[in-house]
Amino acid sequence: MSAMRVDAKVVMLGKESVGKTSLVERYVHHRFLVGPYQNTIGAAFVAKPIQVGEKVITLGIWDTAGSERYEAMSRIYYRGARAALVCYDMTDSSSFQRARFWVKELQNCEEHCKIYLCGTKSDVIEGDRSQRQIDHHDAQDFADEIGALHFETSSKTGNNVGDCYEYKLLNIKSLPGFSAEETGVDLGQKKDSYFYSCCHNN
Ligand SMILES: Nc1nc2c(ncn2[C@@H]2O[C@H](COP(=O)(O)OP(=O)(O)OP(=O)(O)O)[C@@H](O)[C@H]2O)c(=O)[nH]1
Repeated sequence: MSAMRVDAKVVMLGKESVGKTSLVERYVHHRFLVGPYQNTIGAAFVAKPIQVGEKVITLGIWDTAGSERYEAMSRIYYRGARAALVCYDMTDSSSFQRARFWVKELQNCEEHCKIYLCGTKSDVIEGDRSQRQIDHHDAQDFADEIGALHFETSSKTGNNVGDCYEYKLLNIKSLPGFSAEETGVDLGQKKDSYFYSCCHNN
């Protein structure tokens, strides 16, 4: 059996229960799982083939466990990642501190990894504004400071977890097997999608 080729490695990082697995579920399987929360143990891997023009590339998404117990393990998974989606729960201020931790870690250890800052559970805030614990502007200022794009998402509603125009969003300049003509980035209306947040590489 031949090994699967992964063209772009993407890693999910963030405190436990911020919603990393739910983002992957929404993006890859178009669903939101209800029921008791099950924490990720170690890490989970999912491959997502996507069409780019006439070619198909494979995204390899590593969904790490947020529990600090697995911190050392998570370091293994961001090695060589092309992009990191650093998640925080907009209704949990401590998760933002944890996001800062991961950003510092990536800046120190994985300088070529593009960082995207992702606020989760926007549907909860839309239902009740008092639930917001992280001010949008504070998070945006932090994203600006570290040169990251910032997204507010909901895996429950699919808000900003876009996947329909992904081929237009992917900047594949440095992926193997693609010519310069195939690398045009047309962000269109979808520049705030989760996919873009994972894969856009300036
Ligand atoms: N309302 C709402 N709940 C969410 C959303 N995303 C995740 N959740 C809930 O938050 C809990 C944790 O979600 P997970 O996706 O398992 O979180 P995780 O970051 O993968 O957690 P670990 O595996 O422990 O690192 C679950 O009960 C989810 O149903 C969202 O967008 N909206």
